[in-house]
Amino acid sequence: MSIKSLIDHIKQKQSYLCVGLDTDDQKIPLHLRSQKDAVLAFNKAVIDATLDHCVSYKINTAFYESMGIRGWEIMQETLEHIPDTHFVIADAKRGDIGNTSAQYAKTFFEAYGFDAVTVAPYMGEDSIRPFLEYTDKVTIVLGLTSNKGAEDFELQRLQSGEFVYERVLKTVSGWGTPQNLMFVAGATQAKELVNIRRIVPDHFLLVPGVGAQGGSLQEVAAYGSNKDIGLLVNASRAVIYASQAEDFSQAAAKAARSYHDEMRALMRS
Ligand SMILES: O=c1ccn([C@@H]2O[C@H](COP(=O)(O)O)[C@@H](O)[C@H]2O)c(=O)[nH]1
Repeated sequence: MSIKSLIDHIKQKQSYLCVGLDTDDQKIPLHLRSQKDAVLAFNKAVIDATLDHCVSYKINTAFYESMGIRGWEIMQETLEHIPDTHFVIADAKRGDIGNTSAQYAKTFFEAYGFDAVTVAPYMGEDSIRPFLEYTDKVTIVLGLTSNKGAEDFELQRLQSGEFVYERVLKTVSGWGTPQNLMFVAGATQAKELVNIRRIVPDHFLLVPGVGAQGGSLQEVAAYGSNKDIGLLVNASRAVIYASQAEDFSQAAAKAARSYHDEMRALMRS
């Protein structure tokens, strides 16, 4: 899916919610656990329940890779259940020497058909270029992450006085365009969003960290949106585990609807 189609969907639906399918087989409701392929059944129910309230799904590959071969198959079958109206992200945080990155890009863009994949910038240009060569796909580079460990490197200052994450945004934004490149910016880093927008005014930001990590949607919208909204705000646990009982899909729908209502109101304000 192109960025233009994503923007159209956001405007039409008045939502920029991305539901994170971080499905942990130890957290799905007990009544599903005895069933064969309980994770797939859970995902399908969550997708069906939340589809009307979001524009994107993010599959964190760790939750599927940890299940072995069947996990990869469940990831693929989950993808097949998501309609092509929705932008699908592989949150895989890859990046390696060029020929290896080319294989990662082929895995997520060709073998699985994701619209986007997350990539770590630490290894530099040759580790990111193979992803960007897929000009009809989107490479999402970690900018300023939502976790405490962001202080260890991303928020360290270089001799020039800039933060490491600022150098990442300035340099990497020159390698792609707002049509094939996004950045991750944590909702828990709201006070830096103004600065991030100054450096990358036109790129989409994938913003994890609302819900379970405590980030504020209102602050993200106030400091992080641009003329096209330019945001995909992810919520994983707060939606998919809103209830761990038999009413899990209704609870997921309610949580997603609540984000949708808040986003609609923020877009109108
Ligand atoms: O900076 C980052 C980058 C990625 N993530 C991922 O987003 C979701 C957040 O899950 P919640 O349950 O909504 O907290 C998860 O897949 C992380 O690996 C992030 O949190 N921060």
